[in-house]
Amino acid sequence: MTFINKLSAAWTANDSLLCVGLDPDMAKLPARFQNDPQGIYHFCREIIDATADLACSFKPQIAYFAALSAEGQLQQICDYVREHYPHIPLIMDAKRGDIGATARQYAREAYDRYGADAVTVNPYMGFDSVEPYMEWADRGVIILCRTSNAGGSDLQFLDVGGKPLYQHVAQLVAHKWNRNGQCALVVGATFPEELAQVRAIVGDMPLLVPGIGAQGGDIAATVKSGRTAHGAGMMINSSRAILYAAPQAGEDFAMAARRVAQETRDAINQYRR
Ligand SMILES: O=c1ccn([C@@H]2O[C@H](COP(=O)(O)O)[C@@H](O)[C@H]2O)c(=O)[nH]1
Repeated sequence: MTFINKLSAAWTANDSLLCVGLDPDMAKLPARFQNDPQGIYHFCREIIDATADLACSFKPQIAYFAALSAEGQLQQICDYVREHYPHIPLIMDAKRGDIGATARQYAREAYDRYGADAVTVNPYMGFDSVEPYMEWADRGVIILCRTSNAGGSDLQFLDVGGKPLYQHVAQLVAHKWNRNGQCALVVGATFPEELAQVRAIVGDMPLLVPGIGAQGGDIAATVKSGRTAHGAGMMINSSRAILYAAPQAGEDFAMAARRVAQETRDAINQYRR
C-alpha cells in the first residue's frame, strides 16, 4: 500500500486529521522516565498507545533523538508503531536536503532503517536532491513549502517573478516533481491565508500542517483554509501540547495526552465538513 493510500485509510478509520508529534525533551519527561535508560522509548510508547485511535499519523522529529544519541530508541519506537498500529502512517521529520548521492543515504535511513512511510525534505537544493527519495515509490516525500516559523518569510516570501517563492515551490512540486503521486507539502497552520493559496495550487495533495497547539495556530482557520472538498487532505500536527499536556506533576501524562489529543481531533472535525 502506498503512503497516500495508507494516509487516506487512516483519515477514515480514525475520523481524524490529527498528526501526533513525538518530540521527547528529556527535561520535560516525568521523573520516572528521566531515570530510565530506555525512558524515551517507554514515554513515546505510552503516548502512542494513548492516542493511536485518535491520530491519522505519528511524526517523530529526528533531532530530539539524535541529540541524545537515542537513535536506537527511535528505531524501537518505529518498530512498535509498525507492529501494533500498522495502519497509522509514520512520518520521519528530518528536513533533509543534500546532493543526490548523500540524499540516497538519507532516504535509506528514513525508509529502510526506520521503516518510515514518509520523510520531510528541504527543496532548496532542487529536484536532483529530492529525486532519490522517489526511488521508494510506495513512500511519501513531504517537501517544505511555507513553514510555520516567522523567519520562514525571510526566503519563502521573496518575490520571484511576481509570486512569492513558496508558491513556486507548490507549483513545481504539484505540476513537475510529483511524477509518482507520492509528494506532500509542509505548510504552517500559523499562516492560514498562505495555506489557502497552496491548497488552490495543489488540488488534493496532502499537506503536513504544523503550528497548532504550542505555536498558537488557529484550528478553525487552519481547517477551513486547508481542507479538500472531501473534508480531508491534511495531517495537522501537534507535538508539545499533547506530549506535555499534564499541567502538574502527579497527573497521569498519558491520560492528559489522550484528553488533549481527543479535544484537538474533535475541534478539527468541527470545521472539516
Ligand atoms: O514548518 C514547520 C515544519 C516542522 N515543524 C515541526 O513540527 C513540530 C511542531 O511541534 P509543536 O510542539 O506542536 O510546536 C516540531 O517537531 C517541529 O520541528 C514545525 O513546527 N514547523
